Amino acid sequence: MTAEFVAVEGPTGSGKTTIAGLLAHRLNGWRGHEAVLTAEPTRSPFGDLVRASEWMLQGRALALALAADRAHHVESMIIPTLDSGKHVITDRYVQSSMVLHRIDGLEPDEIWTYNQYFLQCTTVYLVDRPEVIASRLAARSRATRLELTGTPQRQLEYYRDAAAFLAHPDHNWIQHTIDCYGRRPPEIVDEIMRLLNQDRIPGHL
Ligand SMILES: Nc1ncnc2c1ncn2[C@@H]1O[C@H](COP(=O)(O)OP(=O)(O)OP(=O)(O)O)[C@@H](O)[C@H]1O
Ligand SMILES: Cc1cn([C@H]2C[C@H](O)[C@@H](COP(=O)(O)O)O2)c(=O)[nH]c1=O
Repeated sequence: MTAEFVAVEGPTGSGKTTIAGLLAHRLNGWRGHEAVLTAEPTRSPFGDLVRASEWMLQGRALALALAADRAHHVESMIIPTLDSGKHVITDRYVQSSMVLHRIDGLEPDEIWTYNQYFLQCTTVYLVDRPEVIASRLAARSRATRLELTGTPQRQLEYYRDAAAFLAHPDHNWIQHTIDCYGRRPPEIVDEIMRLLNQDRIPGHL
């Protein structure tokens, strides 16, 4: 069994960071491989610069900056870590771009041109009721420009579109949608583990 590359995706405030952390813990040692947690934008100087510039960089400029950070992430960290036999769990990946830069005015086809060559992963989409996500965002002291632009409802809709796009036979990504409504994080991670175990049953999918 080779090491797994898993992305945790979902609207802002859906629980990605919480679930990605717990999932990395559960995957550590799974099938004999250690697990490494990462995130996008990366914690490199360039990733930090992109994150800090989100209020000012817009549309194509922001999408290209994220793609450059992702290219560096894939080449310098994700592929070497998988090659060393460790699972990689990332908090956000290509699907975040398919949603956030669409909110920022780009068409999906253009966003895909900037992302089409990146390594595929197994994607886990966290979904919840828009009002649950909205109440979490309302409890925060600060909101980013994209959070203020795209409502949870709109992010959920664009994530559904991204999942449909990547399910097309031309792309064929392994993707799972997890309904988090009313469920505690450990229960959500149990379901993700069950799905990851199924993915590798010969003949499945
Ligand atoms: N299943 C859950 N049930 C209840 N609360 C949750 C659940 N998952 C996450 N939370 C809480 O919701 C808030 C947002 O979670 P988190 O920061 O993990 O979301 P996120 O999707 O990573 O957000 P962002 O997109 O801004 O990075 C946190 O306060 C977290 O404790
Ligand atoms: C991966 C990705 C990220 N962004 C932006 C959106 C937010 O400003 C941050 C992510 O912060 P969070 O704490 O994880 O919510 O990065 C983006 O614009 N495009 C992307 O593809």
